[in-house]
Amino acid sequence: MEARELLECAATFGISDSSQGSSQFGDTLEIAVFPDQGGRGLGVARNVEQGEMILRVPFAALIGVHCAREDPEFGKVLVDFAHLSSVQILTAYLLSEVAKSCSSRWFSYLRHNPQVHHSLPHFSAMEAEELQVEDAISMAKSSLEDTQRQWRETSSLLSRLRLPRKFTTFKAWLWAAATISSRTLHVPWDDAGVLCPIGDLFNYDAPIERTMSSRNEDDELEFTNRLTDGGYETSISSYCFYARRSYKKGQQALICYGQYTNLELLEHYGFLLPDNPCDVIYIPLPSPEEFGLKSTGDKSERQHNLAAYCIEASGKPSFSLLQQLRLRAVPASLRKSHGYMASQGLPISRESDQLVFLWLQKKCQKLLEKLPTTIEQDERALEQLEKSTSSGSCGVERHKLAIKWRLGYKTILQRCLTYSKGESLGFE
Ligand SMILES: C[S@@+](CC[C@H](N)C(=O)[O-])C[C@H]1O[C@@H](n2cnc3c(N)ncnc32)[C@H](O)[C@@H]1O
Repeated sequence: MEARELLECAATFGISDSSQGSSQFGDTLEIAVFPDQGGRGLGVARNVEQGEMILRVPFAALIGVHCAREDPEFGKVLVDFAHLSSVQILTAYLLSEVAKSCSSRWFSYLRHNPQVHHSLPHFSAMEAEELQVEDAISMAKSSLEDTQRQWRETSSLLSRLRLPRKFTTFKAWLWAAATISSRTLHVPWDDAGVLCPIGDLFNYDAPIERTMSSRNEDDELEFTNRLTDGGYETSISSYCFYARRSYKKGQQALICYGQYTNLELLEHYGFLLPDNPCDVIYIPLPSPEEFGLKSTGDKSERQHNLAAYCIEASGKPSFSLLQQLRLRAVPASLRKSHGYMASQGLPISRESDQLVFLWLQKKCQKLLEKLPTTIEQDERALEQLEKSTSSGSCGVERHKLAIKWRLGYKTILQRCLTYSKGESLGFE
């Protein structure tokens, strides 16, 4: 029934996956369930070559702020709310369309959108505590507060729209905000993006362009700009999707929504990617005292561009973190004369590199010891939850997500510890 109605929706809007260019759906893709990779998604119905266009969704099918402005009722009220952000307007518009039930143009699409989300704003304070790591707990708290603030700011618009009460509650807003956050696609004309029937059935895969450790911050922008497997094409007034690699019939076609750490995936999309190559742990840089040196007050000792100083999923320090540690582990005079070596990814001296890897080892050890449970305890807790009779309930699902996230965090620290130990032993 769900697949049939979604196919009807595709036909109504002229959504096409035809390799012959006709307006029909079912030639290249099929709606299927992939239990280990996102649940409902799009499989390929025939062998597909990398780079082939696999789906085309016409402009008329897209739900965005432009629809809210053009809607006679909504648009009339909206003129008094110019201060609201695009995301707030789109969230309110989604609620107003859902409230229209079968008289909405998008009824057959909207009624099959997931009803339950597990993104961070849905985490209760107790569920957030299970993340164990301070930064992650505070991210959960602030994403909930932000959703509450957005709802309060939009409440007058919601009441002017005279929606039935159940569509104006915080619970309804939380659902709509999570739908927008997890399903919208980027368009050049509006920050909120658009909901794209059928196109939003693609599940996520991590970027495949390059490994993180070979990345240089200078070409970060170019890197992130290429992280899309589709986009809006003005020449044919459609959102188009392309195969990121070749697929054999029956395989799931995936797209990359962007470059995200697992905490960011949890925040915006409510899932985690096992072995996410983009996962990182941010590390505050050490003071000179931590390397037994005196502070000179030099500006190079200050923290800047914090996001670049991280341990990567492989357990290795990022290029920038290693560079900064190498600069900080030597006296100011040596930093001045030989600092260029660190910028080239080279050790300044054997002794200073040994200090660097010992520092990293201790840092990881300390971070691991600060957490209330070990990797082994988390693995056991997860096993028990999998067996629990209430497995599948929202509370248990979020609990499992929290444990899986902190397990991923600890695994990266453990990998870094092992790596640093190996590197520092190499100096003995
Ligand atoms: C754009 S939708 C993709 C289609 C979605 N599975 C559906 O049934 O409508 C994004 C949501 O799908 C799920 N998802 C996407 N990729 C995933 C993956 N690799 N692993 C687990 N869940 C994934 C998450 O719930 C996410 O919020």
